[in-house]
Amino acid sequence: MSTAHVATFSHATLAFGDRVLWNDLDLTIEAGEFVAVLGPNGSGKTSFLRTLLGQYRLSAGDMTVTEAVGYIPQQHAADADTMALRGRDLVGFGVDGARWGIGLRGYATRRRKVDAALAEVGASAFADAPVGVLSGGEQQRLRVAQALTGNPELLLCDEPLASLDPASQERVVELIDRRRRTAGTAVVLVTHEINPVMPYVDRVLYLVGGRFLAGPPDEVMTTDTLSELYGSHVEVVRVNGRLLVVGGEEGTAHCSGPEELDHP
Ligand SMILES: Nc1ncnc2c1ncn2[C@@H]1O[C@H](COP(=O)(O)OP(=O)(O)OP(=O)(O)O)[C@@H](O)[C@H]1O
Repeated sequence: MSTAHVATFSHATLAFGDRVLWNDLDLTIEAGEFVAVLGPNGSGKTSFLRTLLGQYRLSAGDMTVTEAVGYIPQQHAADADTMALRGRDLVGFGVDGARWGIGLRGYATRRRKVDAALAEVGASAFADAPVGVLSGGEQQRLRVAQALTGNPELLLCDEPLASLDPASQERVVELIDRRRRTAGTAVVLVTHEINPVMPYVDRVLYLVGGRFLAGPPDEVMTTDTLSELYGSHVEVVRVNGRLLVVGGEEGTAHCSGPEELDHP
């Protein structure tokens, strides 16, 4: 693989039984590229990340991907286990991986890596507080830091903006974007919150009902293009500067804030 490519899909298909999530996908993700994976519930966004992580095998076709992958998983209630930890301990797990017994020199290196990652996301000031007392945005910054400790060439983010207020969403996207600009880390980000990420995104991979479309946001996020992809009329509208996708298979808007849905 060329060093400029961090992942390449060639005629790739992922299916579970007769449920095809995508078929004949050709996609190359370049170093430093920001790709948003969008689509309605169950369209295969998380499965796309799991394929990149090597957790799911393609049903057909090929994929090559860098070994240096960082991952910010979807936040689950089970994360309650980590709430008593200090922020720096959470980030330290990213350095440790599955290793134990790292020795004295290892501890110094670990400390340096953890401090660098905390500084990169602006979390040094609250690194010694228990995770559970921090705001959602602060916790998410720690999780970004954890994913960055391995110095990834590809950063996979599964719904990193869920449950955050707009200001925190903006801060998290900004720091992910800064990382890809300064270190050339490619980003693949799954989100239902399209508006905070659109200003930063190079390409959208839109998945719907076994079909997909990949291209620049201005080309993909249009009424005509998405209607063709959905196979039914979908309206892409701007409300107060926010992008809304209304209609589609679910007959509802998605990828949008609830306030617009209540008052279209
Ligand atoms: N290991 C698996 N075995 C069988 N089916 C699976 C497996 N993983 C995912 N699926 C199915 O594939 C489909 C896509 O799931 P996925 O979680 O990738 O969707 P998604 O787009 O991320 O959804 P959401 O937006 O709701 O998080 C779903 O119907 C899911 O049930």
